[in-house]
Amino acid sequence: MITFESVSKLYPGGTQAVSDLDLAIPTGSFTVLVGPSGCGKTTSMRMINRMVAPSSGRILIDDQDVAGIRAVTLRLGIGYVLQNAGLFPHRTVLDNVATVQRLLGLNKVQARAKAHEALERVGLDASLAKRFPAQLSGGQQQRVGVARALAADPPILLMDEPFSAVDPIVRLELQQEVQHLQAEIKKTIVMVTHDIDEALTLGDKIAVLAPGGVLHQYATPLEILTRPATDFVASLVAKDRGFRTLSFETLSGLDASGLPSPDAAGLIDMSSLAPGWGVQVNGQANSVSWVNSEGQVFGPHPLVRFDASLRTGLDAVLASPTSAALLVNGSGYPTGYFTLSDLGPLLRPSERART
Ligand SMILES: Nc1ncnc2c1ncn2[C@@H]1O[C@H](COP(=O)(O)OP(=O)(O)OP(=O)(O)O)[C@@H](O)[C@H]1O
Repeated sequence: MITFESVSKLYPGGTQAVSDLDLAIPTGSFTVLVGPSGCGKTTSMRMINRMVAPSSGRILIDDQDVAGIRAVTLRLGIGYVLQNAGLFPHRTVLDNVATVQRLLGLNKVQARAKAHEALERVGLDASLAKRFPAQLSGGQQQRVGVARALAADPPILLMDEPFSAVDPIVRLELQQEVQHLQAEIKKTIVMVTHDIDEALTLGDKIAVLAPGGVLHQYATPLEILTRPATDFVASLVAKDRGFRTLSFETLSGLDASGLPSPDAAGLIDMSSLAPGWGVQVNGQANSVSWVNSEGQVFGPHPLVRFDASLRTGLDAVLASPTSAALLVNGSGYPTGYFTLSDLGPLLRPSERART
């Protein structure tokens, strides 16, 4: 647990960067600090690894005040990913990643072996290990930055706008990779971003900061979207709010229809739904194809699980040529279907509030 206790930061020039911040970040969670430029996100984060000292208040890691831990010792247990990767330009990718293990006392061979593992974990090809940072794309550099921060297996990872310097497609890729990685490694991650979409996508919990470093809300993405605590938070999430909420709600409560049994060739007769239509189950592919009476095949279309998000369910319906999507059970076998009108009750906000 990382705990901020009444933490404030007043810089020498008189800027109040953080005001009386109380925050409890659970071990293993992904917490995002979000807010407009200059609202004290980076300052707050840097107080965790003592790159910035608070003017008042305390920061505890597992009940230990960080002010009492030697800065070097503290930072060896906290990975740090910077906006522009912050790689050493004259060291190879491999040696960049091996840096922390070298500081921890491993010899060159051991450190490089660990670095290879870390590069593999973030999906970087081994052939890139001998290159210098300038010979990599922005996205690759950022992956190296993540690999370096993770190489020594620190329990805490701080990330300062890690994806803001790459183009939107690479950004999405990196976000997905970090999500997968976190599901595997379960570090305590604290990330700074000014992008509310990124915060909603990645955070288990989001701390919304306003100018002056004032905390307006600390809550899950769904709570932030559906119950913004202040007008400031509401204005931050105003765009596409209703649509975004669909990502955080599931299909539970959906009143689906049962599926007829497939014939010997795996074709399911769907004519009661749409005359002349059938569905062909595609074996292991976890998808189906729709077939019309003229034998035209549409697909493959994804199968939807009951624990999928409302957004996934809606997307599957909109992409289907019959406006129906198929549900699968836990073993991947199609058991039912639903249409836009079945989704209707779940999509209506008043109904959603009741479930
Ligand atoms: N070393 C410093 N000395 C004086 N003022 C500083 C210093 N570092 C930051 N500040 C000021 O403190 C405030 C908060 O800065 P901080 O970098 O924490 O904000 P931020 O929310 O991370 O902003 P951004 O999204 O632009 O990075 C800003 O007004 C900034 O100008």
